Parts: sequence; C-alpha cells; structure tokens
Amino acid sequence: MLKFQVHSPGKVILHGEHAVVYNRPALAAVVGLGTNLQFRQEAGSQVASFQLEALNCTLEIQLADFNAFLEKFRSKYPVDSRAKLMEEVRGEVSKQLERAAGSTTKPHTQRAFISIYYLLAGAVLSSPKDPKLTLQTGFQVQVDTELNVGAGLGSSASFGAALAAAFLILSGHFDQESYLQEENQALISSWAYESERVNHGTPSGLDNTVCTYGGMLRYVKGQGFQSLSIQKPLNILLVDSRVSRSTADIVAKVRHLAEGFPQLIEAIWQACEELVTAAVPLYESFGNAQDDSAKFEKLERLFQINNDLLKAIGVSHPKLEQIFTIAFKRGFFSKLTGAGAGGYAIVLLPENYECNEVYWKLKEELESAGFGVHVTTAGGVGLRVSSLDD
Ligand SMILES: Nc1ncnc2c1ncn2[C@@H]1O[C@H](COP(=O)(O)OP(=O)(O)OP(=O)(O)O)[C@@H](O)[C@H]1O
Ligand SMILES: C[C@@](O)(CCO)CC(=O)[O-]
Repeated sequence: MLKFQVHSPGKVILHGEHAVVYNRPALAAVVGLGTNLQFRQEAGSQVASFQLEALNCTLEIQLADFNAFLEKFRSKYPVDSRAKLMEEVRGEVSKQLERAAGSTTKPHTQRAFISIYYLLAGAVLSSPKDPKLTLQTGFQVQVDTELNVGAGLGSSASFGAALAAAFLILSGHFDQESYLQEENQALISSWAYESERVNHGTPSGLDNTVCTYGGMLRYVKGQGFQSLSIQKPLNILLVDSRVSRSTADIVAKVRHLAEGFPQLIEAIWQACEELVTAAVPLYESFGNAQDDSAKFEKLERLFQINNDLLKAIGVSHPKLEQIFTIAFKRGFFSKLTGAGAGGYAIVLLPENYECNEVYWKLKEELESAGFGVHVTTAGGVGLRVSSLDD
C-alpha cells in the first residue's frame, strides 16, 4: 500500500509584489514554515478522506462517485481540458456539499474541496499509466500546516503543491525517487498553479513556483523564473499583523487604482523593477565576504524604498504601520509582504541577531503589542517527498 509524506514550504515575496501582476519581475523565497501532508492508502477502503487541520474539518470522497465523475468527463471532453474540468468540478463539489451539509460549508472549506477534487481528477485523467485509470483503493490524507491561511505566506500554493505531488504520485506520473526531475517539478508547479486559480482569478504563478522549487528566485509572469545562487538563507522575522484579508480583493483594488492613474502607477511598477535589479546582486553576494555590513545596509534601504512604494499604492494597514514603527524605533528595517492590507510584515535580521539585546527587545515589544512573531529564514529547500513510518 502506498504511503509517503510531502513537505511544501510557504513563501515570502522579498520585492515586487503587485508589480508582478503587471509583468514586472519579483523576488521571492521559501520560508522555514510550510504544509505537511501524510498520504496512506487503506486496503479495503472505498473512500478518500482528507483531514484538514487548518480548517478544522474532514472531507470525504466516495470512490464510486469519483469514478463515475471521471467516466462522464472522459465521455464529454478532451481529458486535458483544464478549463472544462474546473467548471465540472465546481458543479460536482457544490452538489456534494449541499447533500452533506446543506448550505453551511464555509468558503475556505468549499475552496479547499474544489482544489482537492480538481487536482485529484486532473492527475488521474492525465495518468501516463492508463488513459482509463480509476481509483480502486481508498486512502487517507492528513494535512497540517504551520502557515496561517490567507495571510500572504502562500498557504494556498503550498497546500496546492503538496496535494499535486501526492495525487501525481498516486496516479503514476512519477514516484518518490523521481519527483525532483525537472519535468516532474514543472508538473507539480503547474497543478499547484491550478489550485491557486481556484482561489484567485488570475494568480501570477509566483507562489506555486517558489513553493515547488525552493530557494530564492526572480520571477516574471509568463516568462518563468531564474534561481538566484545565494550563499546562504537570509534571516528574517515574520510578524503577523493578525489582520486577515483576501488577496483577490486587494489585487482588484490595485487594478482599479492602476486603471485610474495608468502612467503614475506604471512609474511605480518601473521603480519596483529597478529595485529588483539592484537587489539581485546583493542577495547573491551576501554571505561570501568577511564583512557584509555594507551590503546589509543597502538591503535595508531597498526594504524601506519597497515598503514606501507599496504604501503609495494603498496596500498598507494601521496594524502594519505599527509594526514598521516598532521595528524602525529599534533600528530594524521592515516591509509588508504579499498582497498587504494586513497579513505579514518581514523584518530583516542581521548576522548573529540572537546575540543582540535589541533584537530580543524588538521581539518582546511586538509580542506585547499583540502581533505574532516567528523567526525563520528565506531561501531554504522547496517541496520534498519522503517515506512515512507508522
Ligand atoms: N492547510 C490548508 N488546508 C486546507 N486548505 C488550505 C490550507 N492552506 C490553504 N488552503 C486553501 O487556500 C485558501 C487560501 O488562499 P489565499 O490565497 O486566500 O491565502 P494565502 O495563500 O495564504 O495568501 P497569499 O496568496 O496572499 O499568500 C483557503 O481558502 C483554502 O482553500
Ligand atoms: C499581490 C501578489 O503579487 C502577491 C500575493 O502573494 C499577487 C500575485 O502575485 O498573484
């Protein structure tokens, strides 16, 4: 019986959030927090069951219903039509949820169920093993996460990448030994992107790419990415403003602003691009010299400029401003990350920050002001599959 686990990291955008939606480059990196998925096939079971800890719910799919759905889809559409598949899955899931719980299912749960059903059906329909593959053995999937959902750390892409890897292994696209091959990583990332599409209308593709491949990377929508060759991960403090918001809503508000003042906002995107260009060599050389303090100071300035540009497009929030002020007062530089209007801020931490008394004061002050604080690194490894003991 198939049994394995997947760890898929979350991400921070270091520079270029929002600008990336308008085809400008962004720099992003994985963080040391992520989603953990455990997959166990169960002999004799006819149910696929999903325990989603973050949403405090368990979702079930009866294999007989799922196989009937696949058969109907195959008879009506080309199996590689993702647009049709998403449409059909939305209909099927809302029927199933209505049957199970009336109309009481929360939006997060509904979206998670659509992602699960869509990615599972997509992986099985495109199986290289058998064009008529159906699921014969039930399984249990347990998903735990260290990422807050809807806070800018890419929980949806991390969740989608973990599901994609599990379902692609289940349907024979690759196995635990070959998932790191280039074409298999590209497949995981492309299905994680599909999961993102369930949540946002037009994601840039940045989040699923960085979660899958890891490290730190420069990304341009529609053009792919380049991995930065960093010497070592960067130390950062993630600060949770505890203000939740919807990425899709904020992206829509920024689009409205950009339509109202096209040249002005275009100039901001141009500045964001220059910022990424200036930042890349700094990140790539950081850590290769005895004394990095001059480079670190430049990075701090770039953090500040980037944050001010994001404030200019209206995606800050009074709680984020409070975080920036506390950090600045203690001599640290910070910026919002991701969509903004809440979610997380990142504070840049110097080498040996633990030996610095001011760091501990900063942490204490942020915590007593009610913010969630988590020290981590930016730029570690991407999605990993490993074996699972009982
Ligand atoms: N651990 C999880 N378990 C179940 N569903 C999850 C989990 N993490 C994310 N999701 C799904 O992702 C959706 C959240 O997506 P959203 O894009 O709003 O947040 P995010 O990815 O954390 O933020 P951002 O895209 O700004 O980084 C949820 O509605 C849910 O469907
Ligand atoms: C705001 C945004 O740039 C980042 C969200 O994490 C939107 C996107 O890239 O899709």
